[in-house]
Amino acid sequence: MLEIGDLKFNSRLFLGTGKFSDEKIQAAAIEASGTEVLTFAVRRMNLFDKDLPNPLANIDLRKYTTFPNTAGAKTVEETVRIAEIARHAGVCDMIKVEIIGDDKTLLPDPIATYEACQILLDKGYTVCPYISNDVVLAKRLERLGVHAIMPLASPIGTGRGINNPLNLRYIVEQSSIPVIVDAGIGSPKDACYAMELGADAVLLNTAVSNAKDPVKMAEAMKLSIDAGVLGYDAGRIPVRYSAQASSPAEGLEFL
Ligand SMILES: CC(=O)[C@@H](O)[C@H](O)COP(=O)(O)O
Repeated sequence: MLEIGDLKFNSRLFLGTGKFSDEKIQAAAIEASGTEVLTFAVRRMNLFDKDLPNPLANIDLRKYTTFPNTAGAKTVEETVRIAEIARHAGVCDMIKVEIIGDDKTLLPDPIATYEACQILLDKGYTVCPYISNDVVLAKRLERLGVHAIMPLASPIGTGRGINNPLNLRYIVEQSSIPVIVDAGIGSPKDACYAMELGADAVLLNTAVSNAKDPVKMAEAMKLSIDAGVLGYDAGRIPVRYSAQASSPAEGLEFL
């Protein structure tokens, strides 16, 4: 069971809700993924005006924890304002702090992220910052009191998979709060690898929403995450330099 603040989840797949070709496919993919957590950009929602289009309109939101994110924010002030909008709309007190520091790579701004987390923690939010795979920042944020950390696999929407498995492993090993690998997952093997490295969950969007068959891909992601958790728990063999025969050599002297 995954626990973040007061929230508990059986599924370890968090799904982004953007970029689906239509609402029916979105709803079917969400169902197939088995997710319990749906993330969405507060800035893209019309949280107060029911007459304006709502990208989550086709989803039975009673079945899911909605996980607002601050995508689009570039400053601490914007981030806090977006979080307050989500809170006042009654969406959820758990917030993904996403502050882009570079428009080309969409990589997060570590300093603004740290400052925004400090403010949001003081205001009583359950705070989950999106960060690069920066081991030291992850530790500093944990010490600050955040409830989970969300290091990237690779830049958002690139589908490049886990760019720096070593850093991710260092983060996982040193972290006593949940680690949710977020962004850049391209295929089921990437999601499985994240879990084999010891991550607690994966957040992904583009790999499912832009797949040729998003519903099949959502199911594949679910299965790969389950396989990764099982593999991690089972304990993988050490990687060896030298070959080692699989069958015993004893008793083969007659050859
Ligand atoms: C939906 C969301 O929160 C994105 O910002 C997230 O980072 C997903 O990235 P991918 O689209 O690369 O999976």
